[in-house]
Amino acid sequence: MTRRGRGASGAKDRQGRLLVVEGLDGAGTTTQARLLGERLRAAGRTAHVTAEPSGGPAGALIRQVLSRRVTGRDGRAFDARALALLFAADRLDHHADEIAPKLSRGVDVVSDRFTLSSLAYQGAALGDMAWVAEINRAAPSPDLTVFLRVSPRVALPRRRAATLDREIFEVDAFQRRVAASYERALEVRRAAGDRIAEIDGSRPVEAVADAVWAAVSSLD
Ligand SMILES: Nc1ncnc2c1ncn2[C@@H]1O[C@H](COP(=O)(O)OP(=O)(O)O)[C@@H](O)[C@H]1O
Ligand SMILES: Cc1cn([C@H]2C[C@H](O)[C@@H](COP(=O)(O)OP(=O)(O)O)O2)c(=O)[nH]c1=O
Repeated sequence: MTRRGRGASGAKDRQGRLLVVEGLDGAGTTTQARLLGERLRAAGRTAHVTAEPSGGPAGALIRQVLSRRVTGRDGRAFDARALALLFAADRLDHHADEIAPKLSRGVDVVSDRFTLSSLAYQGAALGDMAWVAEINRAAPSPDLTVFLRVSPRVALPRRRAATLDREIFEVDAFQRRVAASYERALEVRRAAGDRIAEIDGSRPVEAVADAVWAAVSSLD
């Protein structure tokens, strides 16, 4: 029987860390989230890699909207504010149901996207980042956000090379608006006290992974 708050070794059980990877479509967030999980495990940490939209029920509905399998009535676009609320709902469910239980057991959680994505994408779609911040106010702040800075000119061809189906946000003009929106969102979250590392995502995969690892290692 271990004393509350201490593991069998007597060492203080440490809370896992929420580490978020952010960037435009094609910035390499999925790749870098996966590689960060591998490096954490190689360094002896337990790590869980996840993503938003999550694999939960709200995330499933979001993916249907993104791929146009679900639209508004008469095939019109799904309401953008309703979609913002779905992302916020998915985030709360994702955190409560998947992330928080792992953090409390000392597992590091790497999430491919989190609140910053909503500020950037829905902020660009709605032109109302303050409202998007408000509906996401209950979501926790990550221990570290890694923002992969890649220009749309570089990111979009990568995304095109990787997938055939065009999701609703994968439009060059919108991605350029999201890139500008991310810059404002970074300022908003930094002002709120978030720890954010900006990394040049245009370099080769392993060089980016090294820079991500250096940012995470600076937390220790
Ligand atoms: N640093 C990089 N340099 C070149 N290609 C990359 C790099 N990072 C990812 N890719 C490639 O770009 C495509 C999109 O990568 P992915 O990680 O899925 O991006 P995202 O999740 O940000 O859309 C994939 O084919 C991936 O192999
Ligand atoms: C998490 C999140 C993602 N998105 C967008 C970013 C992407 O264009 C899209 C899906 O995310 P993405 O990372 O591309 O998932 P997948 O690789 O499985 O397609 O949703 C938002 O608009 N708001 C959010 O809060």
